[in-house]
Amino acid sequence: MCHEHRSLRKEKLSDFLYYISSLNPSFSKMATIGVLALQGGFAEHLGLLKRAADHLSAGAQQPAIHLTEVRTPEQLAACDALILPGGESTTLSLVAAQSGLLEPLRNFVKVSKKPVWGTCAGLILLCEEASATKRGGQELIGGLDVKVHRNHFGRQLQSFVHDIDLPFLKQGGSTEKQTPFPAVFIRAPVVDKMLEQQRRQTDTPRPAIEILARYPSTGEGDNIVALRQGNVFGTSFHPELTDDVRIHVWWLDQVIKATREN
Ligand SMILES: NC(=O)CC[C@H](N)C(=O)O
Repeated sequence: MCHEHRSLRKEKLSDFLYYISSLNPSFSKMATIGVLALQGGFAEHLGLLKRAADHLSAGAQQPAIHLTEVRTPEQLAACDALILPGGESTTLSLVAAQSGLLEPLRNFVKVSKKPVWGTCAGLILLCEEASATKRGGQELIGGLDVKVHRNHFGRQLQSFVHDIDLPFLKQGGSTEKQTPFPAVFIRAPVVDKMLEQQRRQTDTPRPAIEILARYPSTGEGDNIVALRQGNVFGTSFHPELTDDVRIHVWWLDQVIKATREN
């Protein structure tokens, strides 16, 4: 395995490639986790995923994980799960279309139903509808039956960091002490409308939408900043720009379990 590790690293110098070899002979399936690397904060996500993998590998079960950048439909097809980073959703969508990735991404999310996580611009792309887009604006991938409001908190200058409570981190494999999460909001969107009710009347049943965090945290306003619907998870803030690995650990733990079951 060591030799294989070295030769793969040599072969893919441009890619970030990381293995944790399994010491558990009963678990041989490797989970390939991709990060869409067309624009935005993909390198930061890969860094946190690597730390999350290290964290999980220190536990009782040794996961076998391969992290890779995704720029082509072929690279996407090799993935068991995917992160869509923050950046600029119009640019991301345009480059994805030019790279022939839009339809493969829609299939990945909605047909294969593989685990995906979108942060900020990535979350926008995973919503079925977006407001504050220019006419003929970006094409979305969809998957979350919600409407998202882009740039909800204002422009770049209005970016901020705020500690928020994320009770969902208590689930899954995370054993970290539950302290508030330093959420970085940069031209961040919020989810402001559920579309599930309308869709349920016409479509096949869809998984329920779980609201995982709001900011501000009080009231029932249009301020959803973390949510999950089936295989699709989204945060409007940027965990990859912090030193806090808890959300990556939480998500990766679920991905490993889902990969094992399939
Ligand atoms: N930090 C971000 O990802 C910003 C997203 C940006 N507001 C957009 O619409 O794409």
